[in-house]
Amino acid sequence: MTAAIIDGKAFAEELRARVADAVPGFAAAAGRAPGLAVVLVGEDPASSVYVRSKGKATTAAGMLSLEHRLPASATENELLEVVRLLNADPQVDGILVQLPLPAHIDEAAVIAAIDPAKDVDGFHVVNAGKLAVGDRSGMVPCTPLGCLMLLKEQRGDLSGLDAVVIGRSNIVGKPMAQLLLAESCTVTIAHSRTRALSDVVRRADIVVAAVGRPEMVKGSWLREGAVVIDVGINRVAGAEPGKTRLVGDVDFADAMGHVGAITPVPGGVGPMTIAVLLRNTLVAAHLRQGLPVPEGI
Ligand SMILES: Nc1nc2c(c(=O)[nH]1)N[C@@H](CN(C=O)c1ccc(C(=O)N[C@@H](CCC(=O)O)C(=O)O)cc1)CN2
Repeated sequence: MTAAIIDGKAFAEELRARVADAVPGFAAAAGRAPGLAVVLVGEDPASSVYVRSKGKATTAAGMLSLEHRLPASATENELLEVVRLLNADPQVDGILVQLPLPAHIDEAAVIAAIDPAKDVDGFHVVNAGKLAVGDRSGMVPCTPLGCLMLLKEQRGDLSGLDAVVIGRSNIVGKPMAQLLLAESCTVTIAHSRTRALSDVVRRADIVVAAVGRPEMVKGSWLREGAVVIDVGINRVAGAEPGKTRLVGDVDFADAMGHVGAITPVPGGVGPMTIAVLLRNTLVAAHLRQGLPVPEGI
């Protein structure tokens, strides 16, 4: 069996185009463009790249992009003060604090300080709680929502399918499981303490791997025809000395002979994260203005 490769990059481009198409309608009704503020603390190279990409994508969609950069030495209170100012700024619809934060800052306290209506990451407990109780009015985390979009595009109705999510983070694993449950999948969350992990994974029609361990999931772990969504973005040594390459949590070449469809790394889930962020910002802007959210985004 040769697997279909799920083209997240192409799907993300389409979603970004749909969001951009809806921006002028919002601007005409609200008298302003939707606004997204991204806050970066420190100079982590990967985070700096993601923040720059978010800014460019926001501007390209016709939205207002605001960037706040604080030094790695910034205190928690200094960051909280920035969040307070952004909460009060009427031109800001979405606030995103880039993670991870330096170790001396309490991530949970910072997320808790963001106005839930502007929490386009969907990490605030109000939004996490809404997702858990099936209240669709909240913001949904970008990466899991992007994974769900790719899954539905590939498989259509997911009802009754067995899904295994490997990883239990608040950012990906838990919200992913909630989204799959809402689609009436039978959901298992596997993690570092799960016994006989390969046997658990082999039962699944859908596998979402979000553990951050390079190529951990092998082809023999996967059921014939399964749909595999690889959230891992791991930088490993390349073939040439001094060079690196990106791999996922799934051994892609090995999996290809077993599964029905799989996302590549790069070019799978990653681009969806930023596309969904734009979508969430547009949704937040409509809700804050009391406007109906456009169909199809
Ligand atoms: N506040 C948040 N922080 C972080 C999030 C998040 O959703 N909210 N997610 C990640 C990082 N991230 C966005 O912030 C992100 C990761 C990866 C990609 C992406 O497009 N990856 C490419 C490869 C890029 C490369 O070459 O390095 C791909 O997979 O094709 C976009 C966004 C952690 N922090």
